[in-house]
Amino acid sequence: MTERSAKLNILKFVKIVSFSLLLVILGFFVAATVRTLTFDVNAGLQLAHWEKTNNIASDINQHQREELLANFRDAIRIPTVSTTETQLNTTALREFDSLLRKAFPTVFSSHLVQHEVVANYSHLFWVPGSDLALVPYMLLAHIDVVPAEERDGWEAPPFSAKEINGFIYGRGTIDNKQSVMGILQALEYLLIRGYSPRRGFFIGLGHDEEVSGFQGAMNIVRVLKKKGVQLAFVLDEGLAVLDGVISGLQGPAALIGISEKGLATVKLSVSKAPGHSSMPPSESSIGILAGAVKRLEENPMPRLFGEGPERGTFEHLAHKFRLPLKFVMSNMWLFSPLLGRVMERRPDTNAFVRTTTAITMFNSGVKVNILPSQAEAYVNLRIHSAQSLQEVLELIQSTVGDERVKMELVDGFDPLPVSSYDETSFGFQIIKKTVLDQFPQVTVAPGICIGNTDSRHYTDLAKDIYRFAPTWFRPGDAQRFHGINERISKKNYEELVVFYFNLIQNCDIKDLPSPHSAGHEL
Ligand SMILES: CCCCCCCC/C=C\CCCCCCCC(=O)N[C@@H](CC(N)=O)C(=O)O
Ligand SMILES: [Zn+2]
Ligand SMILES: [Zn+2]
Repeated sequence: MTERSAKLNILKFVKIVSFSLLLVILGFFVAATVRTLTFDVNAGLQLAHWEKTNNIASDINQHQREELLANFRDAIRIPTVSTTETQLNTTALREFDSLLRKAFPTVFSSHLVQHEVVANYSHLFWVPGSDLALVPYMLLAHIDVVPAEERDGWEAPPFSAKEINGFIYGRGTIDNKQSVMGILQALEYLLIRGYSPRRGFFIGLGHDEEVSGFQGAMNIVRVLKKKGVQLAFVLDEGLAVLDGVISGLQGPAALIGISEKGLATVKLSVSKAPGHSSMPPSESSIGILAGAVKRLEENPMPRLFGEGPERGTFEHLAHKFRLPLKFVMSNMWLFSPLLGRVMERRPDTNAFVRTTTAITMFNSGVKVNILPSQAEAYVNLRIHSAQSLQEVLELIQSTVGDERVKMELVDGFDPLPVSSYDETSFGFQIIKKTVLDQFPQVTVAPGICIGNTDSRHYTDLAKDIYRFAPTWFRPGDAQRFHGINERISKKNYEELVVFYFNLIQNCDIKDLPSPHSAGHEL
């Protein structure tokens, strides 16, 4: 090392240390004068006295263990693939209908359950409760899956449900047949054991979620609206239990999605006169469009980390970090710009920092010696909670900055409303209790779902919509989602059945315990 570079390094080090010290001192000063720090946001109602409604034990014997797994593997083997809104595997969807009836005979024959097929392939179940004064809730999941090709690098054929080292491999194992089968398997066992709910509930299984749910979810909502149904809460797919995924967090975290990002799918196109490739213009339609797309990639949407409900996620998790991260997370109002800069470095964490911009399709040209008249690209943006669709469209327009590039909004909506997650929030607290009873080592926190779910069609029926299943994600597992080697452990699938079994019974409580009752318990 030269003397000059050694000096520069020392200078850099001194700068970083003084900057961090300054931030910490400033943080302590402002925290002490303006805000109060709390590290026990997660205790709350869990210590209170809960009315006992989970009277039926969730033990699973060896026969049931084999039976529930066989049902699940049968479900994975049916290729219920959705490719586009008009390309659904309807043969597989019909086969799936038969599988459900065979696997869950009690659900389909019980006088306690009403069932109807909606839009040909989706399913709606209604289990009325004995107490009509209690507002019903709804569990959602979807039957369809995204395409999968073994040649992309799968260790097992994607519709084989092959078992490797205790994991079942296959498309749909974590998105979302684990919930479809888990919910109905739980209901089957509850009914067999003589359960009859006090609080009524619906189960909605969509057949086209992967292509937006315009047939399944939207028609189920129509049916429910006609009946005048209002729901206490909705629980759909979405977030999961993250174990070792959030750097620095001690222990696993169950993130319950309290909102989901908005969407903008934008088509960009450039038209030019076609002609012979021997006489090219200085700029082709492809070149102009490529420039526009490059500008979008080089100019990401603004950092908004901490300006949406993701702030609550880190505040809830703060006490599970060691210092100095604990201090940083507890004071997001001060440190979120800094944290945003760190999080934007990884694609999965960047998703929480801003509206993301993904160029997903690029088409042009028909022959090597013809100048293409048309070039088009699709940009898929996931909108941060602190931005609106309109703001995002305006930013795209200004970043593209070229009138030759036409812009068309193909599909889009604002970020979804934020559901409640305080101590009086029935759905959130019931889900949280069910998670903590089953997985006491987990920290429960509100989260943002970075993808979209069928539940977004339910906003007129329920104020509170949650996106969560206790599927365990370890490092690398998030990439299996819509990727290769999608899998779930046999143990985790069984845990899902138990989770829904307990959740349904926990929902039978009339009211949440009072937030203050914890203090009076001795
Ligand atoms: C706090 C930092 C943690 C970083 C870890 C991230 C873990 C992410 C885990 C799972 C991904 C979330 C996916 C949510 C479900 C999305 C469902 C989906 O794929 N929907 C489609 C189709 C549709 N309904 O629009 C979509 O395109 O969004
Ligand atoms: Zn899904
Ligand atoms: Zn999906």
